[in-house]
Amino acid sequence: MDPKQLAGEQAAAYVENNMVIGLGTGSTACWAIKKIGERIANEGLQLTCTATSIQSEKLAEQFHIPLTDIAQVSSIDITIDGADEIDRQLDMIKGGGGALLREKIIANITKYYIIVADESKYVAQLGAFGIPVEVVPFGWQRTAEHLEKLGAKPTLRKKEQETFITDNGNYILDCDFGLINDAASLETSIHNIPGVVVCGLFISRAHKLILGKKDGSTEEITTKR
Ligand SMILES: O=C(CO)[C@H](O)[C@H](O)COP(=O)(O)O
Repeated sequence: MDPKQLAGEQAAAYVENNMVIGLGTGSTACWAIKKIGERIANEGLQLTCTATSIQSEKLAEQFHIPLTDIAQVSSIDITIDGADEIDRQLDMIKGGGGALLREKIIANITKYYIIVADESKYVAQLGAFGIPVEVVPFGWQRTAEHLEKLGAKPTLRKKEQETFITDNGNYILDCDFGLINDAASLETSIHNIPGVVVCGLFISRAHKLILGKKDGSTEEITTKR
C-alpha cells in the first residue's frame, strides 16, 4: 500500500464520535479525509469538520463529510494534516500545497495535532525543502528584499507559468534559507516583516507523527506539549 495512504488511514482511527475535526491538505491528508468519510457512512459518526483549504473542502464534500465554517468553530479536538519536512522534535515545514495560512489558523486552535507523512519527510534538520512564506501582493518585491536580508533566497511561486494565488488571494515566496539552526527565532523574524502573512515553519505544534513506510509498516512518534 502507498505509504501516504497507510499513514492517512491510520490517523483517521483516532477520530471519535462527536469530535470537532480539522481536515488537512495534500496527498497524504486526503487519505485521512477519505477514511473519515467512510467511517461516517459505515459507523454513523457525528462529527463537526472544518477544512484547511478549498481543495480539502471539495474532497470532503465528495466523501459526504458535513463541513462547518471556521467562523463557527473555536476549538478543534483533532486535526490531521501533512508536512513537507518534520524533524525529531516534530517541528515542521508546511505550505508545499500553498494552504499554510488556513493550516496554521486551524493548528492554532487544535488540541491534538496529528501529522501524516511518508518517511521521506522525516529529517534530522529542517531546511532542505525551503520555507514557503505567504505574502500580500502589495509590494511583494519589497517583502522579498526583507527576506533576503534575513538570509533567504526567495522565489515567487508559479503555477503553469502564472503567479500562484493562495485561497486567501495572496502570493507565496519559496525561501531557501539553507539548513535551519534556530527555527523558532527564524519564524518570529519572518513574521515581523511587514507584508508577510504567515510562514511555513510550524514549531512546537504537532503532538503525533504517523509515518507510512515503503515496507508496508507504520511508525507513530509522539511528543508531549
Ligand atoms: O502543507 C501542506 C499544504 O500546504 C501539505 O500538508 C504538505 O505540502 C504535504 O503535502 P503532501 O502530503 O501532498 O506531501
